[in-house]
Amino acid sequence: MYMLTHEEVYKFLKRKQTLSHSGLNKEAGLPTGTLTKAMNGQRTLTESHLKALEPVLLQYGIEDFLNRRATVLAIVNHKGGVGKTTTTINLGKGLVNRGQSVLLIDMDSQGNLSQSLGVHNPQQQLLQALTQSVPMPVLRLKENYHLVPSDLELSRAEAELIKTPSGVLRFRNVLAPLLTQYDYVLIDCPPSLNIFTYSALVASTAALVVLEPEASAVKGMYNLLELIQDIKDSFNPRLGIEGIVMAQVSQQLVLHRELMSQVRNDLKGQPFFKTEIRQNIALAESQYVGQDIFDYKPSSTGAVDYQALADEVVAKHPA
Ligand SMILES: Nc1ncnc2c1ncn2[C@@H]1O[C@H](COP(=O)(O)OP(=O)(O)OP(=O)(O)O)[C@@H](O)[C@H]1O
Repeated sequence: MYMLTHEEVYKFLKRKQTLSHSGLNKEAGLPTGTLTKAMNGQRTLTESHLKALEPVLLQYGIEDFLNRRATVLAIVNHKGGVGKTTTTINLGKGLVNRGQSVLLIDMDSQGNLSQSLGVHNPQQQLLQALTQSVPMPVLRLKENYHLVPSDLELSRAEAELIKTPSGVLRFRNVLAPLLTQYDYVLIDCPPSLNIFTYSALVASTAALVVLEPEASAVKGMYNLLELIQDIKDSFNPRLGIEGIVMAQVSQQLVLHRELMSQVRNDLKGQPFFKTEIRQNIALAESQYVGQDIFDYKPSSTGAVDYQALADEVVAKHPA
């Protein structure tokens, strides 16, 4: 799992003069003097040293230092059926198409993300990482396109996460070791502002909100914006809003046009994506057969729209 190199650890510790080498040695369970010798050029850190050091150094911010921290996006809306799962799958694949490495995480006990990617009844899933402090089980769907799956079992974690105040940090902690391995992590959140959505936002760089053009869309947004502010004020001061994307938009319905301009007007000042995701039956079909839209029908408007959305996201995060 580890990605750190000897040189990176060396550079990091050289810069962070205040970190005690013997203290880090102890925390990582390394033989006495390992880090001091490595810093003095008397030895090279082995693979097992680097593996043991990674979780320790992540706590001290090595991923920020190396600037190899994934952009973590929580795909959110308090409502079901708006297009969160569809967005997670196809935005993710659109990012892969642009050379980015992507991890998708199924944070919804409906397990729709996993099923829509052909993963049913996963033995190893997010649940164990949240409840037993084991590493997140990562499935390789394709090159640079990976998944942490879930199913109904995930709901068993809820009681445990709300039991203690630190429960909301559990997900962030198990995600931390993976942050150096991906460009983007996309978290498919449940249709509710519950402990899972909360935990996802605590661990995220930003929320990506999926909105349908409907009269109640704005009302729900105020609750979500309040929650985001709450989390910014407490656990995650860096949390931002990546953008709001309008989804399942009908080109023909005049009502949709009117509702969209009303939503944009009511939420003036919020960052809307230029791209709108049009209604496209191929998107529903592709999910049904367990494929992303680019594999299923690359010429569809669904593929065009999700690639445009991915391009907007990439443009926001220049390498
Ligand atoms: N742009 C679109 N055009 C046509 N169908 C779509 C579009 N986006 C999503 N759908 C379909 O609408 C249904 C709901 O979408 P999706 O599962 O992505 O919503 P969701 O917000 O994740 O729902 P939940 O919160 O319940 O998991 C699915 O059958 C999906 O295939």
